[in-house]
Amino acid sequence: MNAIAETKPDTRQAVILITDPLSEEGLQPLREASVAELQIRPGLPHAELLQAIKTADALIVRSGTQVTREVIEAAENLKIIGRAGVGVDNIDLDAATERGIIVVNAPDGNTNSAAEHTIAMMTSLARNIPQAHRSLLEGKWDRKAFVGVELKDKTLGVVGLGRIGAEVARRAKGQRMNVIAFDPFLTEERAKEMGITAGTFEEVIRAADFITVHTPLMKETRHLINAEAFGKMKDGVRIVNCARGGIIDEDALYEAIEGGKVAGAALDVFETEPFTGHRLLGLPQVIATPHLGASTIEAQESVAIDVGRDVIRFLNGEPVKNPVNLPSVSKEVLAKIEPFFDLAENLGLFLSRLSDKPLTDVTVRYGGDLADFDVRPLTRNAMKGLLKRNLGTHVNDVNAKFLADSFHISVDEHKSPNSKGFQQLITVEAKMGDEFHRVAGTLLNGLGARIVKVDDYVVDVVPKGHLLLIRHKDQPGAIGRVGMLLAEENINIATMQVGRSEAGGAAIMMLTVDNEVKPEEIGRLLKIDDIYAVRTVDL
Ligand SMILES: NC(=O)c1ccc[n+]([C@@H]2O[C@H](COP(=O)([O-])OP(=O)(O)OC[C@H]3O[C@@H](n4cnc5c(N)ncnc54)[C@H](O)[C@@H]3O)[C@@H](O)[C@H]2O)c1
Ligand SMILES: O=C(O)[C@H](O)COP(=O)(O)O
Repeated sequence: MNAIAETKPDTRQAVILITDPLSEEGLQPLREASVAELQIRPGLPHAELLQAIKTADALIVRSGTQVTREVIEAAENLKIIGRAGVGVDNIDLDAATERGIIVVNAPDGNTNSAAEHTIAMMTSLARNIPQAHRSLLEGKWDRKAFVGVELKDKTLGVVGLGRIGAEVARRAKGQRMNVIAFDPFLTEERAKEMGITAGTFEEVIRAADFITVHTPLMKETRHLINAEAFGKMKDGVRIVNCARGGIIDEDALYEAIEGGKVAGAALDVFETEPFTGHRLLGLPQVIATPHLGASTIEAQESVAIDVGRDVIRFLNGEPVKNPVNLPSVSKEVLAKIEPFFDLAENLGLFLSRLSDKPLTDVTVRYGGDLADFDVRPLTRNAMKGLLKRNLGTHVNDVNAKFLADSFHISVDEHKSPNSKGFQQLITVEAKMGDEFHRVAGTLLNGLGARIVKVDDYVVDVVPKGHLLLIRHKDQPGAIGRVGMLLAEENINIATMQVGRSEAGGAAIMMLTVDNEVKPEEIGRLLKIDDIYAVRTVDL
């Protein structure tokens, strides 16, 4: 079950607010799914956005809408933000995560269009096409002023070899350019496979005749191309930015062009958009487009469909495909670990009931088959269960890690092939004040989930319904006295397990009962001789 969707609070029809222009064809899946009322309001002024967001369950944007903390905090029902495109720098991800709002994007749909636009900009820059066009429209036939340079045999430096950077590199090879690239994830092998050279950032910017950037805009990449970087480049270098404004320091670029270091720049994106009236646009060496990299019929249809489908999945309680603020795992891994989502959450919830002392350290251990997979989503589910006791339903997969961090709870994950005879085993351990507790569980073939260990006691309990855990002295009579008292209170026992500690002396009873056990009934149980502790868990 998609745990985030569980928090859907009411039965009114969900509302999807769309505040940037989306392709009409791309909206079709959303219209056909009829999962929500669509409110299509592109270009909503800020004050109206703050009003409209109040009732929205989902918000879909492109790069135009600034989804700030103020917007997110004005939302009362918002559970998902969809970005019909790649860059999420217009969305305050921290604010969304803190609120448990999942952010999804459409990372593949506009790759091709952005790569084609980059090549078009680089070619136009090399051959002065926009300037020559403008001159012709002004009635001039000037062939001397627009002599360009060839791309062939020039070196293209690609900074950021992700989806778009890699497509640009492939196309540049088709122009018979030499390509050198820097990306923290670029290996020598991959570079070799692509027929390009891998270099450090400095090697790339020193070697290149043309430099194109394709990183996201983050604090690490803001002004990556600055005055110092320009200083290291070849004289006459040409710069292309079809990624994000802010990766290049615009003032430094202006100075580098004016000073003759940079021969020209092709810009599709800017530090502040809309970008009009800026001094860079007054330079004859600069050509520019108004953030058109993804503006093709094909890309717009594709990103709207992709993000729309993820919003539909989410509203239907299914896992999303392209989460930005959640660890995303492959379809294959998801298929293996998804059956354990509820078990992990229930183990966390159960464990949280074993002590009232503050939780400080959590370790989630994965044994057997599970050790082969990326289990971060399971760890988040376990954390969600652990935190729910005190934080209630506003804890979900998205904010579980943030909340753990903000309460200084350390969370560790361990994997081992050893699963104590089970095919898979999840053990959640926690330090709670001066106490240490653990609960382990598994999925039994065809029989569903089982809790198989509580602290040092071996048990076999279905994690469902009203559970009662009683710690008592290991001696005759305790079980009978508990049974009698529950009968007096008209509490029917559905299942009962007893276990004794390996050290001896202490024992536990794990009961499943038909109705919730009230605090006064717990009080009466505690008055029975030799009962040390009574804990209830409702799963
Ligand atoms: N102009 C447009 O309309 C348009 C269209 C689509 C995407 N974009 C932008 O293009 C950029 C790239 O998109 P993508 O889909 O290729 O993303 P991607 O996530 O596939 O690739 C980004 C790459 O940048 C690398 N990277 C991160 N930090 C780096 C650093 N400091 N130095 C070098 N490399 C670094 C990452 O390792 C990754 O490989 C994004 O900023 C996106 O918003 C713009
Ligand atoms: O990051 C992106 O996907 C591009 O910048 C496209 O932005 P847009 O959706 O506003 O065209």
